[in-house]
Formats: sequence, structure tokens, C-alpha cells
Amino acid sequence: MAEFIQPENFDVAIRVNGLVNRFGDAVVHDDLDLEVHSGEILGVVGGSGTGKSVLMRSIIGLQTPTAGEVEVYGKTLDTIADEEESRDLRRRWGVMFQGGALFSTLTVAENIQVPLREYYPRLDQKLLDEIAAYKVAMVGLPPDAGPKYPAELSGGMVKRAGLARALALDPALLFLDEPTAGLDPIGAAKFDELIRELADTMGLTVFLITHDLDTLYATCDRVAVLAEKRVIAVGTIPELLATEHPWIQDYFNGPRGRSAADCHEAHGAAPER
Ligand SMILES: Nc1ncnc2c1ncn2[C@@H]1O[C@H](COP(=O)(O)OP(=O)(O)OP(=O)(O)O)[C@@H](O)[C@H]1O
Repeated sequence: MAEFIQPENFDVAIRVNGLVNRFGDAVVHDDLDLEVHSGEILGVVGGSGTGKSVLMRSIIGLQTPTAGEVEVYGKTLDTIADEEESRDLRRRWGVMFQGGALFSTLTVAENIQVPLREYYPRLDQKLLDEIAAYKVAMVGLPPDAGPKYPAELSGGMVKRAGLARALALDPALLFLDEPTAGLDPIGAAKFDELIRELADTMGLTVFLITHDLDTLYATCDRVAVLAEKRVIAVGTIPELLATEHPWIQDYFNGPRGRSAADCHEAHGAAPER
């Protein structure tokens, strides 16, 4: 008998223990630990190639780790024997890959309906259309975006459409891989606002990979820093600023870090929630 997950019963949504990822001789992660708390937006930062995307892929089962354990809502994907339980776990998360990753031959509405059809094959077309229209509105797209193809949309709209598809199954957990990459600063700020708003209203837990310091200040409750093949620090921005690690100091106190902090202060928001 399949045991279905109740995300609200978990204080820790994701627990990663002793994760190792190796590709040939290249060691990307070595004994990496991380906990993502339920209801938080956790920013994941680190230099290029430090394994942020590989970590995300390991959590959602797209990458089989060399060693270590990944638990989502107390379950480990590769040890779930029951197909129904595995589907139940997978439908708890939505993923927005880098660049949106929409199917170019499908309209926005059809893209949103892909996961719905997969998980709920008996839904009729009228209901699928209603759900897609609801998701389109939820991410702030106009109603006429639904029948459009990705190539007909601006970069910011494509991101929103990708987010709508990630939210199709009403997930408890949202994975975002560099959601604001390629957006102009105003578009990026609006997207940050949208993520924060959706997370607050839907009670989402968000795993957010970013290089964007403004995004960290505007949206994240805590930030995890990847370096030296593991998570070297995790905490609020003020907590990270208090650590002496050179990469963390360079990152937050470098010119771009200072400018993001100043801008954040100027808008009167505190990084700690
Ligand atoms: N399937 C794979 N086979 C071999 N090497 C891989 C594979 N996937 C990732 N890597 C390597 O793992 C390392 C980490 O990659 P990853 O994409 O996770 O970095 P990242 O921190 O997300 O980088 P960026 O910030 O540039 O997106 C890179 O050196 C990459 O080349």
C-alpha cells in the first residue's frame, strides 16, 4: 500500500548527506551536506562549475550520485520500490531549468499541460485549459499568452511561462536554476518579486540557484555557498557576512555585492526575515 507524502509534516524538506559526485577523475562534490527547511527560499551560490546544477539534479533524481544520500520529505528516490510512491514524490516538485526549457513546438498552455497530462491522464481538455489559464494568470502573464508559442514571447515572458509549467502540479517544492539569467535589471527585479510573492502565498519551499546578488537580497531567507566541493556555509546574508571565508567575503563585499546591499538598504528591506 503506497504511503503518500504530507509535506506540511516535515520541518526539513530536503536532506543531503555525504553527497559525492564524480565524473571520471573530476570530483564535483565530496561529502556535501545540506538541509533545506520547509517554507524557506534557499539561495544556492558558488563559482561557475562548483556543482550547483549537479546538486539540483542529484536531488530530483536526474543524476545518480557516486555516494551519499538524498532525502526529500523523508524519502529517498532510488530506494522507493513502489511506482505509485515514486510518482507521488516526483509530483511534489516543480523545476524551472536554465533558460525556461519550454517545448518550442507547443504553445504556452500546452507546455503547462504536459506535466498535468503525465500525472493526471484522465483530466479532460476543458479542465486542462482552465488549469493552464489559471497558471498563466498566476505568473502575471496576460491571457493571450496561453495560445502563443515560446518564440513569440519576450525573454521575461518565457521565464514566466517556464515558472507556470513548474507550478502546474501545485508543488510544495520549487527548483529554480538561474531564473533571472538573461533578464534586464527591471525584468529580473519583477521576477524576484513574483517568486517571493508566490512562495509566500503558496507556502512553497524554494531551492534557487543564482549568480544574481540582487535576487539573493530580494528573495532568499538563507543562502548556501558551494565551494571546495561542498557547502562551506549556509545562513542568512548577515550570518554569511560574519564568516571569514575569502570567497564569501569577496562575493558579498566585492563591488557587485556592495552595490546589491546598498540598493537593498535603499529600498528599506531587511535581508533577514
Ligand atoms: N554529465 C556530466 N558529465 C561530466 N561532467 C559533468 C556532467 N554534469 C556536470 N559535469 C561537470 O560538473 C561540474 C559542475 O557542473 P555544474 O553545471 O553543476 O556547475 P554549476 O555550479 O551549476 O556551474 P554554472 O554556475 O556555470 O552553471 C562542471 O565541471 C561540469 O562540467
